[in-house]
Amino acid sequence: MSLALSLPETLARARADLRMGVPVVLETGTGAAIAVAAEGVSDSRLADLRALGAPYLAITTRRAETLAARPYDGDLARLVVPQDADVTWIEAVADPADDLTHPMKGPFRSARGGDAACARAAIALAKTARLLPAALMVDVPDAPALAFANGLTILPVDRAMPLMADLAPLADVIHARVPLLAAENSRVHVFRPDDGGEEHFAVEIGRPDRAKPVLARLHSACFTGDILGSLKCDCGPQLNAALSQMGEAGEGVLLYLNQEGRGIGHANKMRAYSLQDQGFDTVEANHRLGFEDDERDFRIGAAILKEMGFSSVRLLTNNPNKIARMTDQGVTVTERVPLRVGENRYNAAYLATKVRKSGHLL
Ligand SMILES: Nc1nc2c(ncn2[C@@H]2O[C@H](COP(=O)(O)OP(=O)(O)OP(=O)(O)O)[C@@H](O)[C@H]2O)c(=O)[nH]1
Ligand SMILES: [Zn+2]
Repeated sequence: MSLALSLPETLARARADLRMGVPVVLETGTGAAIAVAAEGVSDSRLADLRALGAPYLAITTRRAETLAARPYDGDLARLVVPQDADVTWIEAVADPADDLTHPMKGPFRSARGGDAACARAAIALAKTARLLPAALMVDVPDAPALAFANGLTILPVDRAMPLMADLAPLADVIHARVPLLAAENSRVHVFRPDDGGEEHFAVEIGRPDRAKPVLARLHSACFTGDILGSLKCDCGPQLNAALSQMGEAGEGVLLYLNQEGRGIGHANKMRAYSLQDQGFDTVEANHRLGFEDDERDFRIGAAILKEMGFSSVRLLTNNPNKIARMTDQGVTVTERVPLRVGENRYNAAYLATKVRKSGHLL
C-alpha cells in the first residue's frame, strides 16, 4: 500500500497552492525552480525567493508584446527581476490595469538560453488556477531537499505537462429531474472531471432519440450575463432562447460549461472588462492580460455529449470554431442553427468585434 499522491492529485494540490500564494517546486530531469503566482505576491515571499537566487518573472508572449519585452522562449518570456524591483513592479508587469496611466518603462531584460520548461509549466498552472498567467520564479539546484524542508508540493514537469494537456476524464455524477420554465420535462446532469477541476452541467430536455441529431447548445458560463442580466454581452438572452427553442421542440441538450470568460476565469474576465472601459476591445483585452482570445477547451463539450450517447448535433451557435472543434472530436454537426438574440447598445461593438476578429457568423 502507498499513500503517496498520484500525479493528478499532486497537480490539483499545486494549483491550489498557487491560488493561496504558496510556492510550488517544479522539477525537470535536468533542472528545477520554485514558483509563486505573480498575482498577489507578498513582500516576504519576494524576499524569500531573493534569498534563494536571482528571481525572474515568467510571462506569456502575449503579455510580453504589450510590454515590448523580448520573448526568447517562443510562447513565453522570462524577465529578469531588477535588484531594486519590489512587488509593485511585479504586479505592474503581470497585470495590465495601469498600463495606460503608469506605462511600464523598460527596457526589460529577458533571460535567454537554458531551459524554459519550468516557466512554461508555471504559466500553465497559473492559467488552470484561473490566475493571471505570470509566475515569479527562481532556479534552485536541490529541489527535493527544498520541497521536503518546507513542506512544498513538488511537481515533475515532464510528466505533468502532458497530463495538463490531456482532457481529464469526466464522470456523470448524478442527474435529477428539474422542471424548467422553458421545459418542464428536463433533467440536470452533473459532470465531474477527475483532476479536481470545475464541474460542468448538462440540461437534457425531453428524451432525445440518440440515433438522430439532437438540437444542442454548448453554453459557456457567464455569471454577469446569465445571472445578473448584464447588457455587455448576449449570453443571458442566448441561454434563455436556446432553452425556449428546446422546450418548444420538446427535446434538446444544453451543456453549461464552467469556462467563465472564455476560459480565463471570472476575476480575469472582470480585469478584461476593466480594460474594455479603457477602450480596448474584447480580443485586445485578453491579449493585454497575457491570454489568447479564447482559452476554452471544447473537448469537454464533445466528451459530455458522447458520454450522454449523442454523436450528432444540430448546433445552436454563431461560432464556427465550436463546429470545427466538435467535428475534430468526432461529434457530427449536421446543421448550424443560428442564435442571434439580445443585441443592444452596450454589446453592439462586442458582437461586431466577434464577427470581425473571431470569425463569428451573422
Ligand atoms: N474574456 C472575455 N470573456 C467574455 C467576454 N464577454 C463574454 N465573455 C465570455 O464569453 C463566453 C461566451 O460564450 P458563448 O456564448 O459560448 O459565445 P461564443 O463563443 O461567441 O459562441 P456562440 O454564442 O455559440 O455563437 C462566456 O464564457 C462569457 O463569460 C469578454 O469581453 N471577455
Ligand atoms: Zn456573457
